[in-house]
Amino acid sequence: MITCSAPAKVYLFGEHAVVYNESAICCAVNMRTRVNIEYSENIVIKSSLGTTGIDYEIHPYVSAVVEKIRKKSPCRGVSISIESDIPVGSGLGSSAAVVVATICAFNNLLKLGMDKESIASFGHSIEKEIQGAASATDTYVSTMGGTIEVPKRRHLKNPLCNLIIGNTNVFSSTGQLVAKVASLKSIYPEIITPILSTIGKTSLRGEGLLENEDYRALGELMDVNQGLLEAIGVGCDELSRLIHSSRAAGAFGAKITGAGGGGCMLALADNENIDAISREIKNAGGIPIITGVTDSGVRVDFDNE
Ligand SMILES: Nc1ncnc2c1ncn2[C@@H]1O[C@H](COP(=O)(O)OP(=O)(O)O)[C@@H](O)[C@H]1O
Ligand SMILES: C[C@@](O)(CCOP(=O)(O)O)CC(=O)O
Ligand SMILES: [Mg+2]
Repeated sequence: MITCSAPAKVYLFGEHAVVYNESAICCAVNMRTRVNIEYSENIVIKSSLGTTGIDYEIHPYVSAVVEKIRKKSPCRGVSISIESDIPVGSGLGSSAAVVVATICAFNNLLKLGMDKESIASFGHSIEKEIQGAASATDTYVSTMGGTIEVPKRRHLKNPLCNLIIGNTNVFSSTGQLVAKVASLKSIYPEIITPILSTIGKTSLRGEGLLENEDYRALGELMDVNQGLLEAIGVGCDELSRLIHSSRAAGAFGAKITGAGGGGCMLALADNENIDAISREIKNAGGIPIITGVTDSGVRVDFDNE
């Protein structure tokens, strides 16, 4: 059996805009999806979502990886079982983590010789196929770990302050949210395109602030980015409640992370404010998760093949 794992991610800046090639800053964080793989008679995919064969309803991402790999390198059946600490459909990149960890598992089982760049780019092709339109960000960051600016794929300094996630527990589908932004952009291109470009500028300014460890200014620009995400229609009441409570409890800044429409928000904070922010996220109906950046991207955890 082989076990590979890959991390979740949060966006400091730039989700949605990055689908249109604007800049984003994204960090891999300490929650992982583990994929176990071994040879078997048939294709079996087992996760908290169910046990299936190739099944594009229940396991679209994993099914697409299996089919694409088997087209390139025909092999007998495999049994894949997935365990994950990443909440599904919450903006933390569970889809990218499961895709990247599954590709890494096949890479080692079938000795495909893919390097990390190839795993990331294969992962991106799967996200595009299933999500509709997708940036390379989630799969690249889950593969490489650390803090990365996309589209240039430059590694940046990790934020040294605290990252507090608030999960609304409202499921949201990234594909649907990306399609909603695309539709708004096609109806009002002269309004939506500059908003996306301004989101990209918050990310470009954010880079220098991250380098200088100016978390107060970084938070201020995250708040600006949040306003622009609201403007493109990916906010919701539950997220707003958690964001405003976090700011009131002393966060440097707070915004949606990932696709929005539910899922998670992210607050930046120093040590003194963590407890108050976590408490206020809970009082506002959310689930707080205190996390940190991991430099460990996709990796092999176990291999006895
Ligand atoms: N642990 C998992 N096991 C199987 N499929 C998963 C797992 N985690 C995520 N997925 C797939 O990814 C989809 C969610 O992806 P997406 O809508 O992009 O949300 P996000 O990536 O923000 O969690 C799920 O509906 C499922 O198809
Ligand atoms: C909205 C988007 O920028 C990020 C989506 O992240 P998630 O799947 O919600 O974790 C889409 C993308 O970059 O492909
Ligand atoms: Mg996703």
